[in-house]
Amino acid sequence: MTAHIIAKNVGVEFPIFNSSHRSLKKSILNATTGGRVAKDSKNHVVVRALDDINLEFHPGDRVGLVGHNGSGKTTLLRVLSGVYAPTQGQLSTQGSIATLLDVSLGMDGEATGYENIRIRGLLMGLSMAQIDAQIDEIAEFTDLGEYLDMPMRTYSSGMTVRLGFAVSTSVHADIVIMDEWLSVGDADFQLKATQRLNDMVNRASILILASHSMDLVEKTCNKIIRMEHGKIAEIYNNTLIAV
Ligand SMILES: Nc1ncnc2c1ncn2[C@@H]1O[C@H](COP(=O)(O)OP(=O)(O)OP(=O)(O)O)[C@@H](O)[C@H]1O
Repeated sequence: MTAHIIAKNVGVEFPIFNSSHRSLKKSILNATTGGRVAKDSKNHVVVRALDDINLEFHPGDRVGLVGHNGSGKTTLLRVLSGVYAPTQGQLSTQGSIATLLDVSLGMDGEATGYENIRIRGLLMGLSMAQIDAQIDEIAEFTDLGEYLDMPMRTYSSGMTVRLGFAVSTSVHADIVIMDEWLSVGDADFQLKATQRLNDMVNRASILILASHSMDLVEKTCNKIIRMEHGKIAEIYNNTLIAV
């Protein structure tokens, strides 16, 4: 089965329950960034974070999402990874998806490092048997040693991210979805983290990366999508990289 993502007329609206009509008018006049503020069929105020998105991703696609603050990049990543359901249109995805939006999501401060490897591994879609097979390698990669037997609340923020990163990048997925290129830890760790992330991305058949760095997107992606006010303003092939 080959991986794909196909979106047809996909939209996402967030209802805003405490916005007055007066502030709505003001938002429409002032909104130079962000999704469109509008009213839905029941006259409720909504932010239209994504509007009429049509796209197809297939194996080999390395997609860079660019656009101003509030243009809809994160919302699109969340829809593509299944965190949000579209409020309009249809989305079809095939293949396993690894979402690297928040590598520590779901981990528990009271649980030990080893327990958190299991918790995060399960959240990333690994089976218990897969976690057991990889746990030593993941533990070694973190360099956290004896700390892995201690509750995670005793870790520094960098140590927590090391742990989350090590588990999240141990998954083999057909589709990798990232909000900015992950860069974690101190200088030494960053070197090996970059290598591990590159390996994961190279193994994936589709990469979707949102970034504010045009330089990074041009180096990494063969297709670039520019978002504007929740819509696709432009899709083009990056001629710096062979498509
Ligand atoms: N939970 C939410 N409730 C209401 N509006 C939201 C919510 N999340 C996002 N939005 C709105 O949706 C629009 C798109 O936001 P999104 O976070 O997708 O933009 P972005 O391109 O990722 O921005 P940035 O570059 O600043 O991260 C914005 O107008 C934002 O205000």
